Order: sequence, then C-alpha cells, then structure tokens
Amino acid sequence: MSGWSDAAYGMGEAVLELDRVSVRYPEASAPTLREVDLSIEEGELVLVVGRTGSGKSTLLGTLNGHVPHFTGGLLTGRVRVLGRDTATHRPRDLADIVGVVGQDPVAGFVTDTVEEELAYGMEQLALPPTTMRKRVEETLDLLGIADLRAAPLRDLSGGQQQRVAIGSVLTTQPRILVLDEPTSALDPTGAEEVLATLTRLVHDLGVTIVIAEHRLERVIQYADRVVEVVDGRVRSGSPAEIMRDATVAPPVVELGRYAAWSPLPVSIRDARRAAAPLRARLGGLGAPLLTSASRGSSTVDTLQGVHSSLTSASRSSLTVPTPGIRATGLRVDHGRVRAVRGVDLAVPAGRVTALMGRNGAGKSSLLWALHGTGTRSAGRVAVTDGSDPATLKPVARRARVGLVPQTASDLIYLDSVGAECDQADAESAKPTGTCRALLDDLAPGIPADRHPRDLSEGQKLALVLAIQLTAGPDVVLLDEPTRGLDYPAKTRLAGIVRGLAGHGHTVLISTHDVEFVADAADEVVVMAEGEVVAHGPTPDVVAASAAFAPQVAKVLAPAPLLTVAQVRQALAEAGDVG
Ligand SMILES: Nc1ncnc2c1ncn2[C@@H]1O[C@H](COP(=O)(O)OP(=O)(O)OP(=O)(O)O)[C@@H](O)[C@H]1O
Ligand SMILES: Nc1ncnc2c1ncn2[C@@H]1O[C@H](COP(=O)(O)OP(=O)(O)OP(=O)(O)O)[C@@H](O)[C@H]1O
Repeated sequence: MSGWSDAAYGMGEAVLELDRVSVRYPEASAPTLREVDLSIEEGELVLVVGRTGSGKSTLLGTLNGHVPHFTGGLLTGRVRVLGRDTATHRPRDLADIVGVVGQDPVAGFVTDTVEEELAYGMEQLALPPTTMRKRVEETLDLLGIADLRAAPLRDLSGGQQQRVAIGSVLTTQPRILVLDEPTSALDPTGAEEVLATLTRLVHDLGVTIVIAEHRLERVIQYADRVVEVVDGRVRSGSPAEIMRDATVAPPVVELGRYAAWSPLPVSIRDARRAAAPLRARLGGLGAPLLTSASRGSSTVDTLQGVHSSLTSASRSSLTVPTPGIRATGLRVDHGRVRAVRGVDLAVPAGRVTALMGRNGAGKSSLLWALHGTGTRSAGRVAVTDGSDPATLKPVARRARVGLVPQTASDLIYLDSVGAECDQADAESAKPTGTCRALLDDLAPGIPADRHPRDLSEGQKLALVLAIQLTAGPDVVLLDEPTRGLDYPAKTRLAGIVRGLAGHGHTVLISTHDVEFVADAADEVVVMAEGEVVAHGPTPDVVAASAAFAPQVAKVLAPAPLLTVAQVRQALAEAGDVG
C-alpha cells in the first residue's frame, strides 16, 4: 500500500520519466506533443505553463496513462511512473501512486455527496475504515468544507466542487499529484490555502507535484521548476530562467521585464525589493504619493486618471450612469440554503462591473436570478426598458440578457466549431465571420472542422464567449470567464468587454481572477454570505484589499496603479521614459 508515511524513493530520484514522447490525436494535422524528454524528481513541485491549447493537459494526461488510454490518439516514446510503464499500466494500475485532479471537477465525480466522494478513492485502495474516517475529517477541515459534508455534489458552487475534487485526491495520499488548473474556481484566499497545503506536502513529505495553471501569479512562487509547452515541445528550468522570455508571464514578471530588473523577480517580496527606484519615479510625478485617505492631490488624480482612461469609467464620468439591470430585494433560496439575501443592486450601463466574493457567497445564484432563468424566491429584476427578464419569451430575453455560465460547454451542441459559429452569426443576424473573428481574437487558429468535444478547456470557453458576444445582448453576464484562458486571451477579452461597455452595454462578470478585474473592470461589487458588502470604483475596492489586490498594486503601493499598462501610461504621460 502506498501513502505519505512510506516514502519508497529518496530525494533526487526520478519518479516521472518521459522519453521521446510524442502524442498525435486522430484527425489532428500535427502532433500535440513532439519528442518530449522530461524527468521529474521525488519531492519537486513542477509548474507547467503555456498558451491556451498548447498541450499542457495532454502532457499531464500522459503522466498516469489517461493519454492515450482514455483520449485516443497515438503515443510514441515511453512514460514511466515510479518505474511502471504507462504502455502496460493503465490509469487504474497507477491509482495507488498518482492522484489526478482534472480541469473539470464535475466530470471526475463518481458518487453523490461530499463525504462519499472524499472516501471513494480510499475505498478503491481498500484502506481500513478507521483510516478513511480520519482522513475524511482532516480533509473536510483542511479545505473548509466541513459544513458541506452531507451536501449533494451537484448542489455545490463551482469553487466548493473544486475543493472536493482536490480533497478526494488528497485523501488517497498518492506519492505523485497531478493537478490541472486546480485553483481556477477558487477564491484568492482559498487558492492560497490549497497551495500552502500542497507546498507542505512537497517540503515535509517529499510528495511530487505537477500543476498546470494559467494564473501564474497564484502558483509560480511555490514552484521549484517551470516547464513550458510551446508548439508541442517542452523546455524546463528555474522559474526566473523560464520567465525571462516565456510566452505567458504573470504581471509581476511583466513589470520586472518592463523595468529591466535583474535578477527577474517572480514573487511579490522580491519585486518589492527591486521596485524601490520605480516607486520613487512614480512618487516623483507630482506631490508625494498619497494614501487613499488624502486623495485629491495631483499625483493621485493623475494616477487615478490613468486607471479611468484605461478602463471605461471616464466615459460616463459626466453623467449619473443609467442602470442596465437593477435588482430590488432579490432573494434566492435553494431549499434551505439562502444563497442571496435581499440584494438591492443597480449595475450601470456603459461600464464593466466585476462581481467578487468567497466561494459560495452567492455570485452564480445572483447572476442566474438576474438572467431570469435561475431560481428567484423574492424581489424584482428590471432591465433598462423596465422589463423583467424572467417574464420574457426566450428570443426577447436573449436580445436583452445573455449569460455565459461556469459550465460553458453545456451551451455547445453542434458537431464542429465552424457550425457553431455560423449558427451564432445567423441567429443574431450578424455578418458571416463575426463569431469566428471573436474566436480568433480569444483563441487563434482552431480548425473550423474540429469537434467542440475535442477542444481544450480554454478553447471551449473561448468558443462559448465568442458565440454569446456575437449575439451582443444589452446586458452581458459572465460567470468566471477566464478559466483556461492565457494572459493574451484575457487582455483581449478585457478589450472586448470594454468595447461592449463603450457601446452602452451593461457587463457584469463574476470572477476570482484579480488580475483580470484590475485590467477590465470599472467597478467592483463584493458579495459575502448572500449580501452585497461593497460596491465602488475598482481601485477603491481592490487596491488595498488583502484578498483582491492585483500584483502591481502590491508591488507599487501606495501608488494606486493596478496593471503594468497603467504604469507605462503614468510614466509616459509624465514624460518619464526611464
Ligand atoms: N481528443 C482530441 N482530439 C483532437 N484534438 C485534441 C484532443 N484533445 C486535445 N486536442 C487538441 O490538442 C491541443 C492541446 O490540447 P490540451 O487540452 O492539451 O491544451 P491545454 O494547453 O491544456 O489547453 P488549456 O490551456 O485550454 O487547458 C488543442 O489544440 C486541442 O484542440
Ligand atoms: N441547487 C442548489 N441546491 C442547494 N444549494 C445550492 C444550490 N446551488 C447553490 N447552492 C448553495 O448556495 C450557495 C451559493 O452558491 P453560488 O453558486 O451562488 O456561489 P458562488 O458565489 O457563485 O460560488 P463560487 O465562487 O464557488 O462559484 C452555496 O453555499 C451553494 O452550496
């Protein structure tokens, strides 16, 4: 029996070995992985990075034989896991040593309730009931889901489901953990807690962890090594080495590259040390840099002005914004769970508003209730013309309110990407090619004849976003729209939603992605336990927040700048070209 108490291998020993591994999916014109050589040692935490659709999940899938045993396609070369060859050992033959958390937690669930799911893997390994009981209790506490132990899995919020998926693998105590975007649905604090737990497993117990993640700002400081997948090939090195010219980089690295800091910092702590001269330059733009308590100084005005001009707040600064959608006394009860508790909220037209808050705070329930198709137990909802989306016929509702749900792929049902896009153009009477152009903006180069089922997670999301944005309803509601999207795609999505707002649309985005909020949102609404607890301009809500501050704000505080683009603009406007 395997487990964290019996480390069979010593540090420095290769536990995962890929030897000239290539993977080609059926009907794909080129291999997804090409001749990959990679060796991962006991007790390493390896972060796999790359553009959307670059092959990260495919690489992770080879590590327990999921690729090609379950995905189809041809794998050549050799993969060995603690000496076992995946050609002859199927995933179930490796379940005692490799635990896998996939990108879609729901797809991996095999039981009905939280407790059953946490116990399932251990039952398969025939662990004694007393051990199982103890580990279930520990894991419920570790992941903050003890209150949900008896809850049906289908009733959980997205982040609660992701916590259970991670927990169900931790209980089996595998020597190797493979996690595909494990924090994409977690709130920032929850993500930090999960990563701290994983790091402890690596440091204290020599567990080997391989994580693919797009939100590098959450993970990179914990990584021993970064593996980048580009065009099917991998290169690996220390985080700072790979980040020097990687195709994807977190804001702190982007800032370090811009300011030419050497060595390149990958953590906030290192960046703050390197940033003293930059803070001084920003401080020298006007009067001394001020905290929010003394706003009104020229510097703060200049810097706040930079935020406004980069987002769309300035567009409506002269007029009181018209609400694009308004909720009054809105309440949502799911059985005995009161998810939304009498919310009054006016979401302004012509702006991008972010909806943030802990896992289970009630954000998705609010979005569905605003959309008019979700549960509403009490209260009223009205769009600009006074109509209530819940009482409209589907066609009329689609013109006024559109929702991209967390489980975006539920909205795709045709058999090719091209057919989905053509239908989106036709249904919304847009010129042919509108949807395709939006898709190419978000995830370039997907063949039109590819079956949506075979898209990577980020590509699926990009397709659903493109379809919904083609329809261009008055009110656009997006539920966690950056899962699986790389930084360039997120920048383009920010541009698209700002463009919609610029044309008078109302955009409300529920998200845990603090960097996306800093880039895209004019305003932020924060929910806690079913209530709105804060609503204001983005810098006011996020800049000094422990949970929601983006990396640039942390590095450059007290300057109220949130993104690298804002830093560039502040310096350029001041004629400081460095
Ligand atoms: N079963 C399949 N058949 C054909 N093509 C596939 C299949 N699975 C994946 N692909 C393609 O292989 C490429 C790599 O997909 P993969 O899921 O490994 O990417 P990824 O880097 O994990 O993406 P994301 O960042 O969106 O999670 C994509 O272009 C995808 O469309
Ligand atoms: N169908 C349902 N039945 C019972 N409880 C539900 C149901 N849907 C949601 N809940 C509960 O309602 C609360 C709010 O869930 P909701 O999905 O709105 O949260 P959220 O803020 O969107 O969370 P996340 O950030 O994790 O996506 C949670 O405690 C959740 O468990």
